[in-house]
Amino acid sequence: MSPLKINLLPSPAALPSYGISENGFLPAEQPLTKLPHAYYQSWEELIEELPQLLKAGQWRQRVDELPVLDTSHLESEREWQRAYSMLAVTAQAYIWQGPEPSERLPPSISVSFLATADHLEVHPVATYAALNLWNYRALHDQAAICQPDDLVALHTQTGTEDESWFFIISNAMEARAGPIIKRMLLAMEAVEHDDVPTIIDALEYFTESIVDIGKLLERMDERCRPQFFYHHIRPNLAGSMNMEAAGLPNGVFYDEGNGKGSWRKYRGGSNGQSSLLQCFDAVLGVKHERCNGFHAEMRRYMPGPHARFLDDIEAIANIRSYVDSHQDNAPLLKAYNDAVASLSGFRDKHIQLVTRYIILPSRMGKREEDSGRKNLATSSTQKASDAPQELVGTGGTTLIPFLRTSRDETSEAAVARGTA
Ligand code: HEM
Ligand SMILES: N[C@@H](CC(=O)c1ccccc1NC=O)C(=O)O
Repeated sequence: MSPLKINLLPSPAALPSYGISENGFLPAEQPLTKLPHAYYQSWEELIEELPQLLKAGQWRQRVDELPVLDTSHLESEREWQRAYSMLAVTAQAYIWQGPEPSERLPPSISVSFLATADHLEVHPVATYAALNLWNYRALHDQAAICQPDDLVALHTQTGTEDESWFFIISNAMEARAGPIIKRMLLAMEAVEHDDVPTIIDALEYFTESIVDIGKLLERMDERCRPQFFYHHIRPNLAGSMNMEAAGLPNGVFYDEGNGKGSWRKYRGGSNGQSSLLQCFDAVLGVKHERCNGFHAEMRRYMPGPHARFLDDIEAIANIRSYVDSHQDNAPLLKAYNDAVASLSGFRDKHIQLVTRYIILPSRMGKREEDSGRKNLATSSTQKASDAPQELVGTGGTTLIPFLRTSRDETSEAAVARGTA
């Protein structure tokens, strides 16, 4: 291994420069709950009333009455993040208030939204960063950030516990995953020194953590009803790409006033925009050849520093090739294959969620909306193979084919090398 390559390793000390904290991709400190400068008071007051105004069909009108503010009074990163997050939720509700979607975002949103997105190097749309990473608070002083009971979303469109829980489950998962990142960087350094015990240790920690993260994912059902998600949460998080049929043939016009503006098309909300799973794939050297660029595209919906981190990790990932060339080391091979298998197991749990929260409700119809929880007993036995061949989602993504590929492309690829 060349010394150049060693120098290229992002050491744990470099993590803050990638916007990564002890809490992983969540910020080191909790998101601000209010912008400190009084200049932004009108945004703060309006967003407090979001669910009620949206329900009453008055959100657009109230946003139209807002003054056009600029970003000159934003100082710390946390302020930029809060402004971006508020504007993303504001814009999303504006577009989808109904009965028809709005093809235009007014200058009172566009001007500052575009500026905050530029600053944070992320698309001006309701991304995972806007809705999850920068949109939560702890419920009390002793709160554990990886405990979803202790957290709540700052802003939701429906004002319901279902929507808050839907977001918060991901936040708890992000927090639980935080320490894995540092551990895996140390394992990558250990590869350079042939320090096998450290590599095995890190891989075992990885596996344990993914199992825990999977348990958090399974808690989605506790407070987010599948029918409610399908009919009331998911439609509000839709994007503007491939949305011709929904009434956005050209996407959305971001009106900046004075004759300025641009038509834009973005994908809808998705946890595919979380850096978490992509980071795990990258450190283990797992590739998803058949995903048609989905993961690369999602990277453009992540904050700039997080996307750069994934690029850098991918470029220098060395664990898989090390294990590959040391297949005679049975404990090492086992630790690696277990880690990859844990990711497959996680994706299997995720597919079960897709089945319960999207596929089954789409078949059931709105009529049975209130019986959402009753689906659980039977639906937990559903498999991805029960899903239709193709299902186009609110983000314009074809849902099933790439989700199905996860097992082939992780465990089988890895295990085939040495265990047979
Ligand atoms: C009710 C809950 C959930 C449903 C219905 C759901 C559904 C979906 C769907 C349909 C996709 C396909 C891509 C897209 O449409 O954007 C997707 C992708 C993805 N979801 Fe979820 N999801 C849920 C919760 C979560 C949570 C809590 C996580 C936590 C990390 C997560 C992680 C991912 C990832 C990483 C992808 C990208 C594909 C991959 O890398 O395997 N999802 N999800
Ligand atoms: N794109 C999905 C919606 C979806 O799955 C989703 C929507 C918002 C936030 C997260 C989502 N899924 C996550 O992993 C759909 O069109 O059904």
